[in-house]
Amino acid sequence: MAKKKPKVRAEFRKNHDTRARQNDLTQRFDPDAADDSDRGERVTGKGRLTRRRTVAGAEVTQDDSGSLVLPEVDRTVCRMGRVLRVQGLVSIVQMEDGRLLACATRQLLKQLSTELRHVVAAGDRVWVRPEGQREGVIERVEPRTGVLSRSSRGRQHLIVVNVDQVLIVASAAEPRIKPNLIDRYLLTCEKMRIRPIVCINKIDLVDPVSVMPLAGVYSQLGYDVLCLSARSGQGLDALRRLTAGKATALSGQSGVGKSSLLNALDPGLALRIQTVSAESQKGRHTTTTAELIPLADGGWVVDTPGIRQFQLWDTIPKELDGYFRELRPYVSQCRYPDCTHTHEDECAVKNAVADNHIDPRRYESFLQMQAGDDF
Ligand SMILES: Nc1nc2c(ncn2[C@@H]2O[C@H](COP(=O)(O)OP(=O)(O)OP(=O)(O)O)[C@@H](O)[C@H]2O)c(=O)[nH]1
Ligand SMILES: [Zn+2]
Repeated sequence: MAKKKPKVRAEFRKNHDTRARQNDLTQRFDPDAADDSDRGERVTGKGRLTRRRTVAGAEVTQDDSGSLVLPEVDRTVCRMGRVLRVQGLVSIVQMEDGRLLACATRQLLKQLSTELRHVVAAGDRVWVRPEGQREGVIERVEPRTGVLSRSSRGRQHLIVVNVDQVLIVASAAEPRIKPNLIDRYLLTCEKMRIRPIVCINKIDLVDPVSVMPLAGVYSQLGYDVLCLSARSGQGLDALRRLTAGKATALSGQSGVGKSSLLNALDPGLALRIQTVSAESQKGRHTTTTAELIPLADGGWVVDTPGIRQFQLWDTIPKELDGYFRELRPYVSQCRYPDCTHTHEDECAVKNAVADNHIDPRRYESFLQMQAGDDF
């Protein structure tokens, strides 16, 4: 009997949380609450909250990621492409046949941009009406997933969209492996809802058995873990398979071998990326968004200083326990709804640690993050 009580509470909390989330979404897209003058109609379709509105005589839809979906594209003329970078009003789009087109944005989309930033962002999948061999017009932007953004002064700034995965690169030695830092990157991926892949590089410098306990904890949580060596080539085939055809962002502290891994994956890639960032620093690119670099085997890499160190972007201590996969099922069973899982009685998280259901090191890592400790 005694065990049943928390379960009921857990169920209640779950429903409550779902409702709270729904309310939150509704509020964000409540047309009456919108600060612009549009009379948008809120519609729900395919499980997404969207808003229809009429702009410049045409009906457009805005989905819950903020992307705009225009009706009807003439598919006999228009072709799909991927925005590699945005330079002011021009977007460089890689078409499906590999051509690069410098594209303007359809007037209608531009009109919307005055009220919504980032009508087109690096990584967008777009429909382009080609104009000659080297230019075109973006007619439509497909709905976005995998959005890497930061908020500053209450506004969301898109860095790159449609990122499929993030490589969290650590090194087994030189510099030594820092599990708590990996946790911070993982947490940001959880928050951004982007698939993380833990890459432990420089495996040639240690006995591979020594990293197994840590790798085991992460794989048990359902994360992909690769043991790699940019030097010996170990694990690179697996990495190549995972990156082919995907948009992959790179993260990890300095010196762990990110550039070396990129070069091992695709010779000259690190240099191409360096050239790009040097150019953007010179101000040739008028925006600060990232750039997609095409891979030889298909797919793209996104590598910007901002993303390389993106741990704990915009995260508040109160929400941390929701991003630790193994803590999540216990959180709702704590006695106090606002339990910090530190000093409280009847804390289901602490009990789970004591019973070895949660790895003590991960729990410590959670506590450090919650306390805002540097390490
Ligand atoms: N033994 C060994 N050394 C490696 C390996 N990968 C990279 N290194 C070395 O580690 C050092 C740092 O590698 P980089 O590729 O520059 O590291 P990074 O992560 O790109 O570093 P930042 O550009 O500072 O962020 C270089 O001296 C590489 O030669 C590896 O798998 N094994
Ligand atoms: Zn607790």
